[in-house]
Amino acid sequence: SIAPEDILRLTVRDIPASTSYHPDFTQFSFVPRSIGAGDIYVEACLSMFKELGFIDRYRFRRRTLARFLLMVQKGYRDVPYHNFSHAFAVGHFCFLLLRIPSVKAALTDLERLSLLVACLCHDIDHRGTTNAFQLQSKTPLAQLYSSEGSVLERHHFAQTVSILTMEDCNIFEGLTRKEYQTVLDNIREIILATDIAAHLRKVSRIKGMVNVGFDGTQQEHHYLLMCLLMTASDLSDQSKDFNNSKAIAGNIYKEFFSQGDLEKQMGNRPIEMMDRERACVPKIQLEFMDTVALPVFDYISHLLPELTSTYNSLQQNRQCWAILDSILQEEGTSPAGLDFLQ
Ligand SMILES: COc1ccc(Cl)c(-c2nnc3c(C)nc4ccc(C(=O)NCC(C)C)cc4n23)c1
Ligand SMILES: [Mg+2]
Ligand SMILES: [Zn+2]
Repeated sequence: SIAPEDILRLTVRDIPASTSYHPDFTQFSFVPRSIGAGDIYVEACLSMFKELGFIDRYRFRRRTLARFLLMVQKGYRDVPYHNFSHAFAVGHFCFLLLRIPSVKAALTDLERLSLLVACLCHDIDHRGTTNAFQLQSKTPLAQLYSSEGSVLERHHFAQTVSILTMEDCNIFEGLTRKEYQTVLDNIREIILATDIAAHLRKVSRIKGMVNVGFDGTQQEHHYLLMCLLMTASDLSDQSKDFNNSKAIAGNIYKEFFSQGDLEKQMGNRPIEMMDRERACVPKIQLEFMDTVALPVFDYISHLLPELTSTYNSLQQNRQCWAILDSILQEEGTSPAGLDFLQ
């Protein structure tokens, strides 16, 4: 196994052969899924906490941090997209954001720590179905949280808290009571912000902050920036090379179409996006990129010029989807099916 400190120096020679990727772990174009599988993720996470200075700053015991990370990894299910490799990819992107000097200047150490932990935990115990599905099918989670909305996200936070209460897994044991309360409040807000519906309700406030420029004296700006960095990390797969982004989208549609199949079996009619007979994947991707992903990376690259390259690769990927869409139109082939995604 690779020593945690050596993870950051992983180069193309050491990483198992995989599809196109950037050889350097510390670059935005690095494909986190190329790192392999199994407990190398935990070692990579340990080296991220180390590199960000959190282990020393908050006196984490390595054994406790390792146990926490293993319980987080175990907390994810084996679903096509919302599994631990998604959480790791999100955490890796967040790690790269937190190293940017202007982010270090903008956020407190406690906010940066909250972001990294929230990223790794933000989809714990995801079932591969949407919030709408929880409500329609009256799942146990809906019974628990339907009155407040963001059903899945409240569950992801609840699971995070329960891991912290497990034997020798409380990484925040060295924090003061006030710090502990602050970190838990931050993590809760950040995980709740990963509900796309919640994000879309906040976009105008984020746009306002970008227009006037980040003001570190405003608590609201700290909150909006943490939410924006979280959402960008959650969508960061789409900022990689198109082959990788296309393959990831394929996993998302495996979840969507399985949910559609389930809804049909339950006698409900799925929305077009979930229906493998009706969905036109490139069209859905174009709409998602235009309405959600591109604006997020547009705002973040206005605040952080270092992110311009990721915004540009998102635009390139959008063009690729547009080409795929026109090919499907011309051929007039039945739009359903994911074969062209392989
Ligand atoms: C930030 O939280 C989430 C939660 C769940 C998912 Cl799957 C995603 C997500 N991450 N990458 C993607 C890609 C590449 N395509 C997507 C296409 C559609 C949708 C979708 O939910 N459309 C409904 C509409 C109300 C926006 C989400 C997509 N998505 C993000
Ligand atoms: Mg989520
Ligand atoms: Zn996610």
